Amino acid sequence: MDDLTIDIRSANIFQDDNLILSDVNFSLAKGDFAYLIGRVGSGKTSLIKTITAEIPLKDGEGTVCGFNLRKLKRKQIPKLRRKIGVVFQDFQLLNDRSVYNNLLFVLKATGWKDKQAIKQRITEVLDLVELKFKDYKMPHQLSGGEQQRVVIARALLNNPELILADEPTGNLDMETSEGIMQILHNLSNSGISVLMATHNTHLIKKFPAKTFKCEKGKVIETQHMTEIDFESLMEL
Ligand SMILES: Nc1ncnc2c1ncn2[C@@H]1O[C@H](COP(=O)(O)OP(=O)(O)OP(=O)(O)O)[C@@H](O)[C@H]1O
Repeated sequence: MDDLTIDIRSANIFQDDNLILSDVNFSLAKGDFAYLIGRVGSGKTSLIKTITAEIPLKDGEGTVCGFNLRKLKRKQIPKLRRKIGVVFQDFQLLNDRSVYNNLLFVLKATGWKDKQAIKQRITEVLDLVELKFKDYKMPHQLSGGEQQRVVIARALLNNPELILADEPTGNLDMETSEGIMQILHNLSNSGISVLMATHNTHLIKKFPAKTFKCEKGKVIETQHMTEIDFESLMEL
């Protein structure tokens, strides 16, 4: 279906030859926000790497942003990845250049040439994360939350259909984390699908959404928050 950003059916997911997740059925519609939870080592990263085609899909069917994972050619992988914005726990900004130049670097690397268009896009994405007036700052002059917002802005540069966020609030205090969550939810309301791997039960409770849990080699969709075993998550 066209309105599914991710559609994985009957997939077996391997790391090398080890079966990590079996019979995975997982879909995310345009504009959906979903959590991916599960204990350490339960397979969250393996699922995310399957979505980005870092792990090839060998068994089952999978479509991500219109690309068939089973038929993906090597040269199509960068095209798929351009439709996916990634936001990870450690901010991964280039520390030797300003916010503006961090974003400029990505645009140039992805083929943007028109100076006016570049300037406009950088202003737009910084506006979305409410950092328009800090474009001249160096990363170390920003708070952790502001740095993460720059990372989100960077992920948005090429108009992704999907944001993959792996513990995006991992290094942040609760109030700052809630600000990041608000931004991610706003993005999903604007039509971008967001999949967020997290161990943060407070945020899941505060911002309830569709939740997938990796457990015992399976991915289970949890419809109601009460179904999630918060206790076992807290043991991590
Ligand atoms: N390159 C690899 N080769 C073989 N096994 C691997 C490889 N990478 C990960 N694994 C194994 O796959 C399983 C799932 O790992 P994965 O990283 O997907 O878990 P996770 O849920 O993302 O964990 P975390 O919460 O720590 O990020 C683990 O048992 C891990 O040891």
